[in-house]
Amino acid sequence: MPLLEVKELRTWFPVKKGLFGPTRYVKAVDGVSFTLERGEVLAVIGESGSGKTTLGRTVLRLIKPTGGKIIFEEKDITNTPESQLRWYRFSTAMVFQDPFSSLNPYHTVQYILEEPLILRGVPPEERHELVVKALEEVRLTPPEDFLKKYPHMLSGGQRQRIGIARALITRPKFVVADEPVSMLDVSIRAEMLSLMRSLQEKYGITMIYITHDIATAKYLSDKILVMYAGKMVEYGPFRDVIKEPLHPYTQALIEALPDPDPTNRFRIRKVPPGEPPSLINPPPGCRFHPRCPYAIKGKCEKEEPPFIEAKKNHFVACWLH
Ligand SMILES: Nc1ncnc2c1ncn2[C@@H]1O[C@H](COP(=O)(O)OP(=O)(O)OP(=O)(O)O)[C@@H](O)[C@H]1O
Repeated sequence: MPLLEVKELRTWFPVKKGLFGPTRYVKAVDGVSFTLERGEVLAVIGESGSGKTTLGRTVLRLIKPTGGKIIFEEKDITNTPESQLRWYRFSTAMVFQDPFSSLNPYHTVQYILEEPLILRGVPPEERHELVVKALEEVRLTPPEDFLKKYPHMLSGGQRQRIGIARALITRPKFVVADEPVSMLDVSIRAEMLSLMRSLQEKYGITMIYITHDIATAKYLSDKILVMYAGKMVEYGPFRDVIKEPLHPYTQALIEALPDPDPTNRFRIRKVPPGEPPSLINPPPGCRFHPRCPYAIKGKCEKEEPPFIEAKKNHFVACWLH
């Protein structure tokens, strides 16, 4: 049995034009499905505004879904009222993008790490030991040097280590990490992702890793889900998708990776750059068709491609397949 099953999930935000205007919807997540076994990591990839954060927050039930299903440990939590979600809150955690604003500036590192334990009723004598261990695990040593510090006394990388330690200190079963390295210096990103991978493996944590940068996903992913304008366009085992991307959008994301060979940097990209479409009024048919170099006239702009299993466990929504 998978730990998490997400079926046809939809999160639409109502927006009103004027006081008496009609209500329209920003379809931030529009029919996303995946499953996660215990200990698996799913990378969710897509450009800014494709709905990744909304997907992560909806799965954590920080946002109420508009439709679809979220099943965690065989329990349907799609519409469970907040008063009955305590156990789910205690089973899950989030690592945020911005280590500068996600930690309370008025609290010491010790309190920042202790707080989730206090909320769970862990007795004081156990808390100190857990905090020290958490600091050691994220390689902030010796821990005594950090306990009394405030976030502004730490570097960006150190703060994000605190963010990771805080998320993991309660041993959650499921974690959503939303762009956890995108605000950090490029030189420390790989190290931070490797640290997350080693802790994730050590504790068998199931994880969603959200990123716009497919290159960073290799450190931390078993599966990959590519989103475009609220829709999933490709989903499958990480290696298979990277080796043989089936959707022109995934191909474009992989092509856009910085290439260490300078002669390749000037290669003409297969996909012309462009803006992701409006999520209030997305293009009909395939949402990617206005940017797609392979769009089939009379087809792609009219009919939405179904999501099909093109190869074993490797799914795509594209009329080319
Ligand atoms: N509370 C809200 N009300 C209305 N629209 C929203 C709300 N939250 C998000 N959106 C819209 O939903 C769309 C998807 O946003 P989301 O943050 O999920 O995308 P993203 O892929 O995570 O992008 P980024 O990488 O920039 O965070 C955007 O158009 C955004 O403006």
